[in-house]
Amino acid sequence: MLASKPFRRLWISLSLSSLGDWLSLLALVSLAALLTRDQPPLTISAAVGGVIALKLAPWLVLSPLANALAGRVDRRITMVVADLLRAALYVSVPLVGRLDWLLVATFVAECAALFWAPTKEAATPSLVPKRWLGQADQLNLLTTYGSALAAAALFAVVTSTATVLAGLFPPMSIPDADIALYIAALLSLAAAVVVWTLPLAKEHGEQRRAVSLPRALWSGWRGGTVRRLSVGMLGALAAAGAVIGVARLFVPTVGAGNAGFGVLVGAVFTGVVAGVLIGPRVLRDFSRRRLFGLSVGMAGAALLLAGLIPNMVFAAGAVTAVGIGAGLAWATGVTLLDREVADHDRAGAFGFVYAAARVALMGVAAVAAVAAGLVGSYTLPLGELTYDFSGAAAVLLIMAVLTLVLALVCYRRMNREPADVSLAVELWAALRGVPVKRGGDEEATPVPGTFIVVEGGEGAGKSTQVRQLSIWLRDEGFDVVTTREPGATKLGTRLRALLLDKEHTGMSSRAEALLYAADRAEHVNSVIRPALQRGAIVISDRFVDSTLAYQGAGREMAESEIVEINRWATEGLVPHLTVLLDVPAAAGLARHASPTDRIEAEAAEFHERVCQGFRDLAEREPQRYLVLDAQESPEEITRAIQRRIRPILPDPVPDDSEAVTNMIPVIRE
Ligand SMILES: Nc1ncnc2c1ncn2[C@@H]1O[C@H](COP(=O)(O)OP(=O)(O)O)[C@@H](O)[C@H]1O
Ligand SMILES: Cc1cn([C@H]2C[C@H](O)[C@@H](COP(=O)(O)OP(=O)(O)O)O2)c(=O)[nH]c1=O
Repeated sequence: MLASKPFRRLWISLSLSSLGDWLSLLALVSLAALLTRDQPPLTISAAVGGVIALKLAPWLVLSPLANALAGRVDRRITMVVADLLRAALYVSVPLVGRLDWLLVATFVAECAALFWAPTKEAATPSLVPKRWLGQADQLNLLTTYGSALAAAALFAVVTSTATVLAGLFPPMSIPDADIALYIAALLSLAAAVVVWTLPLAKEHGEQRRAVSLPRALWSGWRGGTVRRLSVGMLGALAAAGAVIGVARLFVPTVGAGNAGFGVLVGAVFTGVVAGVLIGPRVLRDFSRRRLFGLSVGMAGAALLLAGLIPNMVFAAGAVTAVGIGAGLAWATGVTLLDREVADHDRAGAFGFVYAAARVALMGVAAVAAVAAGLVGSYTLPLGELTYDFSGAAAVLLIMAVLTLVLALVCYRRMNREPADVSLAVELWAALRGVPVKRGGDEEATPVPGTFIVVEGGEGAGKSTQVRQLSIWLRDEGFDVVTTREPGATKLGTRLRALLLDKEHTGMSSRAEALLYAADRAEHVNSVIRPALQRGAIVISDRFVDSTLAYQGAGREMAESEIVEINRWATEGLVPHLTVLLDVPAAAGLARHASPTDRIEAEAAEFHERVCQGFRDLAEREPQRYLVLDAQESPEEITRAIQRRIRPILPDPVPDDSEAVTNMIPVIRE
């Protein structure tokens, strides 16, 4: 994607701009604390909370206006002016050196960012090919958050270097936060220069309208579907927000300064990014419903430790864990949301969570800062010792308790039905990185690849869907192997001929079952396992379930025996997901021109039993099946499968990002 020169430029400009924005947030918060350092604690925390609140306020108040204007003004000029204005404001703050101007400048700079965001949003489609748009939006989102991490690191380095230099050469000393603001100004300036070189005509390319933050909040909330999930996601983010809000007030209580502030904020974001990116991959086989409550709980527990033990190094570690919990909860919540929300609610639902995430993170940060001042600091005598209890720590503790309660509620709500595996077993398996043995009857050996099976009766549309899926997945850049049963191997073609030849009508059911199993054994051994071993996605048209349905239900053979034979034949290979295309037997048969093979030629009741057999299998193990009505349109079915598959892929990329990402930059831009 970055090979496209215009998009690369837009991305570089976005990176510089976000880096400057985050750096300025850290510097402005620090300066607000410094300018009020001789005042009572409540004033300090109000100043810190004020800066954060003013970075959120424009989004709540002015974003409808910004979106309306974004379509009318020349894009390049909007972006350049916004960047230049920000640069000028950043420089002015240390020069003026007054709290009131600092607050005004914060607000105005954020307004500039607010106008910048929808313009960048609208510009992206004109700079990347349409099929890359989803990835481009993902990259933009990642950059926006990744740059928070980089900015925090930069801030810590700049402030500690400035402190050392000031110690060595006292005459040259410039307050460290001032230097950070000058650097932020330079970054914005550089962003402006890069944007200036972009071919961003006003009407050029496709138009994308951004949804304003209040509107996204309102319509998503009213839509209702998202409330249940989003409370957990937002609660975990709020825990991270509380850390950001009190971090600047917390560092003096553990003897650290601005550099420590940078470290804490950096730690939270490192955690969040790690949680979002790595968590779902490491915990791939872990039940998402359980993971959700557990990650919220992790954020809460880590917050509790951070609040209880006043030590800088310890706090940095604990706060990273808060971030990981929040990031995991976010990623898991998005996956579950994606699975549970109906298509037509999708844009609204995602718009809501992205908008609400911004409010949760920044709003809670602002409130937490002020609350820390309201609580104040105490020293508790403990016999000979004393325990210093700061307002910042108190806020972290309160937030921790709230988050833990929320985690419990989420966990309970999501896991009402008794699970087939206990939590301890699942946790232990996840820690060792092996799949869980569900129901204790599978001797599955873990494979790096992903195994997806499409099942269904005659004419259900299996080959059609397998074809569509492979096109989609290859397009997304995956190594995909499509295959089918019976007859995918050299030996298999012969077995297939034997099995389907009408000459063999009346073949004994046991011979039939064994021949299908023989075909399968060869198939697994020479096609499926090798592909899975190298990490490919294997999509098979039919697998063990076909024998269970056709020979088990259809020929009325004992299921347990068929299971046993096939476990032996496949060495316990179980698909990660089975898509069942459910079609009434008659409707499926009618799709084929005329009964061609020995099995298709069976009586209608036989096919009825087969279809029912498939349904029964799926009902017993709902977490491993996706059952779809095969009478929907093929496109509709493909979309439903894509939605379900995406979370289990090694590298998930949402396909509906166009609708969704209108709102992505809502969190930070
Ligand atoms: N969702 C659908 N609705 C209507 N017809 C379909 C659908 N999916 C596939 N078909 C048609 O049904 C026939 C059988 O589809 P196919 O994919 O070969 O099924 P299978 O592999 O399950 O036997 C084909 O002619 C195909 O075009
Ligand atoms: C894999 C498998 C297929 N079959 C039957 C179902 C099909 O009628 C036949 C051939 O499968 P298939 O080639 O999938 O036929 P179609 O695409 O026309 O549905 O084999 C079984 O009876 N048991 C099995 O285990």
